[in-house]
Amino acid sequence: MNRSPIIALDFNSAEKTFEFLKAFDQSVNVKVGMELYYKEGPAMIARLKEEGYSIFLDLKLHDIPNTVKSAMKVLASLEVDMINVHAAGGKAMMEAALEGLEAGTAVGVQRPALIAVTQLTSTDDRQVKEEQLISVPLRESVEQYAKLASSAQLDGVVCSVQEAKIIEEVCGKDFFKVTPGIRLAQGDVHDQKRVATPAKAKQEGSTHIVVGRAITGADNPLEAYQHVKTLWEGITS
Ligand SMILES: O=C(O)c1cc(=O)[nH]c(=O)n1[C@@H]1O[C@H](COP(=O)(O)O)[C@@H](O)[C@H]1O
Repeated sequence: MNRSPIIALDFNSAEKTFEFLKAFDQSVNVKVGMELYYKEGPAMIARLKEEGYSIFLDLKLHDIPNTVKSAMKVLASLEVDMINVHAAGGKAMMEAALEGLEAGTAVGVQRPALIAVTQLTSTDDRQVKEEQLISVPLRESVEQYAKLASSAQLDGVVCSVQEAKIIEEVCGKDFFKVTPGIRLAQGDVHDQKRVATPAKAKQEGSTHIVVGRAITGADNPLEAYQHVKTLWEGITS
C-alpha cells in the first residue's frame, strides 16, 4: 500500500460505495470497515481488488488467541494489503493473529501488514482514567500498546497523530503509525476526540492517514481528497 491517504469507505452497501468511487481512479487506498464488510462480505473485497484498489480491511479483531488465529487464517485468503486487531487483546493474541495470517497467505502472495489499534481516536484521557481505570495518562497507555505490538512482531499500530512522535521514538520510523481522526481545519470532529489536520499528521510522523467523513461527507469528495492529499504530501519528513 502506498502512502496516499486511505479513504474510509463507511457506506452501508456496495452500490453506494461504487457510486462514490466513480469519481476516483484506482490509485487511491481504501478502507473497508465493519459496516460495509458485514453487509457485503468477502465479495466486496474481491470486487475492490478486481478494480485494482489497495485495501485496508478494518475489522479490529479482539478475541482469544485461538479464535483470532483461525479468523486471520481465513481472512488471509482475501489478500488485502493491511488488516488489524485490538492491542487490548494482548501480546499472545497479536502473535496468534500473525501466525494465522502467515499460515493463510498463499505462496507467492504478500502477507497483509498487520497493525494493532491502541486507544481508539474516539477515546480521551477522561475515559481512560474513569472508564478503563487506567492510572497512567492515555499517551502512556498508547505507548505501552505500541511496545506490545512491536514485541509481537506486528507491522505497526493505529493511534492518533498526538502519539505518532513518541511511537516513532520507541518503535522506530518504519513501524506503521496509521492515524485516523483526521480533520481539515475547522472541520466537524463528530465522535472523534483526538483529531489533527493532514499537515500535522505528516509533521508528527504518521506513516498513513485514514480519512472518512472529511472526504465522504464533502460536497465534492474528489476535491476534498485532493486537498487532503496535498496537505499530507506538502511537507517532506
Ligand atoms: O482502525 C481504524 O481505522 C480506526 C481506529 C481508530 O482509533 N479510530 C478510527 O476512527 N478508526 C476508523 O477510521 C475511520 C475514521 O472516520 P472519520 O472519523 O469519518 O474520518 C472510521 O472508519 C473508523 O472506524
